[in-house]
Amino acid sequence: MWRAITRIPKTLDSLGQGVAVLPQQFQHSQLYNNNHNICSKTNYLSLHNQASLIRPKYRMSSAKPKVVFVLGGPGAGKGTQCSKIVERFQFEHLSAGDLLREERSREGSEYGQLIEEYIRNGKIVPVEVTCSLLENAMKNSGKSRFLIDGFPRNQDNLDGWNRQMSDKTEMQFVLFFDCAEDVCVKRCLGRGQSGSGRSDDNMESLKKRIQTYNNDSLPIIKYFENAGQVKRIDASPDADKVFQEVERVFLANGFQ
Ligand SMILES: Nc1ncnc2c1ncn2[C@@H]1O[C@H](COP(=O)(O)OP(=O)(O)O)[C@@H](O)[C@H]1O
Ligand SMILES: Nc1ccn([C@H]2C[C@H](O)[C@@H](COP(=O)(O)OP(=O)(O)O)O2)c(=O)n1
Repeated sequence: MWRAITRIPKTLDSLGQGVAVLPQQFQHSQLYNNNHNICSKTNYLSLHNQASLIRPKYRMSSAKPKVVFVLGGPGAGKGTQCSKIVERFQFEHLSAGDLLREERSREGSEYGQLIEEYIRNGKIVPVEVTCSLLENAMKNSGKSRFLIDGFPRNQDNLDGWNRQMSDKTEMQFVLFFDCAEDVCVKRCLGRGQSGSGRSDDNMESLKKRIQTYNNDSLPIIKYFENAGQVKRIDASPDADKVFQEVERVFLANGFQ
């Protein structure tokens, strides 16, 4: 099966060695935003665009797909609620974390080791990897409504989406599952104990994931909030109760 990950350019090849060898331009993507002349990232974009041109059969249809970003702390219940939304409304659920874990486990993946290092350390994988996985999954789904779960999770994610996907999609709103830290921790540890098999559902990784969430993800939620695009949901009640609120938001926004 063709995978968009094959479109990740040569400039990312060296990422395969893990976090320690990340080229500087990917560790400080803010630098890129302030200086569009930094050439490796620019080369990436031009390579990426060429790759798109030679694969017309994977282009999306002319109507722009609708996208809802789903954000919240680790264990807030994003995945649980996304499953319920899929059952009730015609959405395709794309979890950035699931796509990354799948790519990590894919035989022959160049990025498996890199992804594992990032996930275990509670860090956010460079957007070139994640956004390509998301775009590929969108193209292959044949659907026109997407829940993009766990993305954009930092400034690098948001910038990458804006470069690669924002013109091709219509972002509807951000569904934000607001959940206290201690509840999130309890849920993740519970998920680990009930056999999630995730290498990051343990206290050591969780501390780092929460730090990343507070430092890197909350400012993104704040950014969308200032733009009037956030639908905040109290994620602390039981899952069915939370879904009542979620359903209300989707109905109020014209989804049937
Ligand atoms: N509202 C809820 N109340 C109690 N437990 C929940 C609730 N929502 C989810 N969970 C449980 O918490 C854990 C994390 O939920 P999950 O949906 O995987 O979170 P996320 O995708 O945000 O990391 C799972 O074990 C799930 O069954
Ligand atoms: N946009 C994203 C989403 C997830 N990841 C990585 C880093 C995250 O800690 C893990 C797990 O994310 P996932 O959304 O599956 O799980 P939690 O919300 O943390 O419970 O995946 C990423 O690097 N970039």
